[in-house]
Amino acid sequence: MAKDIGIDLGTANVLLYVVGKGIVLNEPSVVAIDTKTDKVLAVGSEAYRMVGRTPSNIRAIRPLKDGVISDFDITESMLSYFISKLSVKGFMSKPNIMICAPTNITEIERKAIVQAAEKSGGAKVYLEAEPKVAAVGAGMDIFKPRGNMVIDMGGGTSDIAVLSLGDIVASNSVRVAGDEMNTDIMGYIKRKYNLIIGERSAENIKITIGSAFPDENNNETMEIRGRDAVSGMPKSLTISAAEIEEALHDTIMQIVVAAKEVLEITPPELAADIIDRGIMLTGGGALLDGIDKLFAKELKVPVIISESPLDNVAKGAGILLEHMGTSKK
Ligand SMILES: Nc1ncnc2c1ncn2[C@@H]1O[C@H](COP(=O)(O)OP(=O)(O)OP(=O)(O)O)[C@@H](O)[C@H]1O
Repeated sequence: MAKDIGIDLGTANVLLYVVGKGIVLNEPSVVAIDTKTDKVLAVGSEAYRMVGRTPSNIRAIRPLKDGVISDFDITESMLSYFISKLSVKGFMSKPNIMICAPTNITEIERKAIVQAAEKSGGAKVYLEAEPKVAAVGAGMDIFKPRGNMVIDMGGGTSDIAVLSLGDIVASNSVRVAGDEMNTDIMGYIKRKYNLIIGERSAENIKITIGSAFPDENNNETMEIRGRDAVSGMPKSLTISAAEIEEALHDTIMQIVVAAKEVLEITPPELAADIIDRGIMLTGGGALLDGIDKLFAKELKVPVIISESPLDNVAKGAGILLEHMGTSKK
């Protein structure tokens, strides 16, 4: 029997979910290229280890950076490489594949992604909207005539959607999410301390002491290292959670404003359901300390963090494929 595959083609991570097995692959969306020959040298985790550490002839590229496909050919080879790792061609029969790609890709890009998955051994290939699939993966029953609201904060984009009867009723998407937060941290530390840090260090700071909600009792600090912008020498210093909260504030408020705009255009019956059931936070951004408190305070609606925010899109794609399989029988 073919084992259908759900794919989260994310700007930060690619996840593959095999129906009946669960998540079988989870790697960063990074490709290392030899700039002289344009040859792909490494994909995924191996390429990620090279970010910020490459000699001049090697470039570690994030082909889906900022929620758009900035390099389509590389995206295609990355997708094919990951699918080929599952040895799909050796399956007894071809699997169906459901892919979730960034929301704002063009029709040509959509077709090319489907073709790449077909070439890699997919039977039927479906492309689905990310917030819908994330909601399913987070355990929401979106098929009832009831309002469900989800905020999916990924690497490049934050998608906000209200769903009912299996479809999106109101939505919004902003190109600010985890990547932008990393940029904020780099900018803040450079401005305040003249210290230049890399993207990976900024991400590590965000994950370790990052916070979205001011908390007087949070005395967490962290030692960070980088290069002094004036002397050019390596330097280390200690930074606090309160400083990171300050650095991230404006970016997070952009997501809050986008969510307010969705609530403003949500039909009243569905809005009432959302007050009862709460808003589901998903995507890596849902793991940021205090983000639920901030949304609850600003939107005046209960907020729930999904159980495994990083896995929901891939898992949701798998669940939808499973349901399609059942309804065919
Ligand atoms: N504990 C954490 N705290 C804050 N942010 C985190 C945490 N863990 C992961 N992230 C961030 O989550 C982001 C990745 O989330 P996710 O894998 O959901 O994105 P994606 O699906 O690849 O992107 P997109 O939805 O934009 O296509 C990264 O920016 C990462 O830094």
